[in-house]
Amino acid sequence: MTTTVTTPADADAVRFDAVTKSYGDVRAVDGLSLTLRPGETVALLGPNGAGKSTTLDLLLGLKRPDSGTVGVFGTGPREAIAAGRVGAMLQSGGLMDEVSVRELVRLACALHPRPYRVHDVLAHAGITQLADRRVDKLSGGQEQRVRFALATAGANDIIVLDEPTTGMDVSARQAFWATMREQADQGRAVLFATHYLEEADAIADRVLVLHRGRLLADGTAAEIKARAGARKVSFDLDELRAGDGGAAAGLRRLPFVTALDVSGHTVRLQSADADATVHALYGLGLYPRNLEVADLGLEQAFVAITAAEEAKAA
Ligand SMILES: Nc1ncnc2c1ncn2[C@@H]1O[C@H](COP(=O)(O)OP(=O)(O)OP(=O)(O)O)[C@@H](O)[C@H]1O
Repeated sequence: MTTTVTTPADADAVRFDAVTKSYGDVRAVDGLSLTLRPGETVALLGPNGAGKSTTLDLLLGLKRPDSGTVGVFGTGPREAIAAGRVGAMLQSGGLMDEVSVRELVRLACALHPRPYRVHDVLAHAGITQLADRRVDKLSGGQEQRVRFALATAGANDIIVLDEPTTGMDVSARQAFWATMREQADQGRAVLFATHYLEEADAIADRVLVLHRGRLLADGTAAEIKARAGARKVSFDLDELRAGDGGAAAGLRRLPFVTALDVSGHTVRLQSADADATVHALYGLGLYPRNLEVADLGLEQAFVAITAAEEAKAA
């Protein structure tokens, strides 16, 4: 495939300035400001109803903000789409029935201002062997791959994906993300909303956490994990194996512990200050074996950050 990405070096791929969007009383997006740069792969995370889909709809010009502005390569979303700069793979919307996969991809290529060859699009999406299959006879995961092919039918500068790997098996996911990585390496911005936090952790250069329509965190996965503050600590205690009630009571008094799980003689806990917690453990005269201290995974960090925000709102 040949690619021409014509972006001034200083242009943001996407820029939201104080964007707000409400549905009746529900403020789905609340004063959101963010930028995406060319070549970046960015994950948009948030609990159900956080405003992810609305944000993507605003970016694609499918919804208009009540206030604030959305810019895509320095123009409005609709102009950017008309110029063939934006590819999208959304959750909703059925595919056309009674046509073959090849016919559908051919149509997408024909409609794109800067199309790739049908053969290449099919190959890149890993659906060459499905090309003659009717679209309404596809499995859920195959349908997702076809949606992906439609989103990459031409030389877009940004690709927007809403829950792209839902229904894909492991090998389809891996192939999908490898292709997305190629797209980003060619200078495209890739923005994807997902509930699969391990994908965000593995793939994204940057992670945006939305909550009640506001941006709660914006950074690399490592920064988001560090921001959650807490770390996880696990160890075995022989005293528990011996049925020492004092040891069990001591564990419950350890400082900075935000979650405690004891299973047999294995203890797993989360601590806001792991060093102090482990110090106190030794102070109780206990001797932990197989001690491990690790950062929270992105999933646990996400839960910690959003739970803290919920607690503030309550
Ligand atoms: N068309 C609509 N009419 C009324 N309310 C809506 C509409 N679309 C979304 N909402 C509300 O706006 C809020 C944000 O919804 P949105 O779909 O953007 O969230 P999301 O983060 O994509 O959620 P999910 O993870 O469940 O897909 C929710 O409270 C939702 O109920």
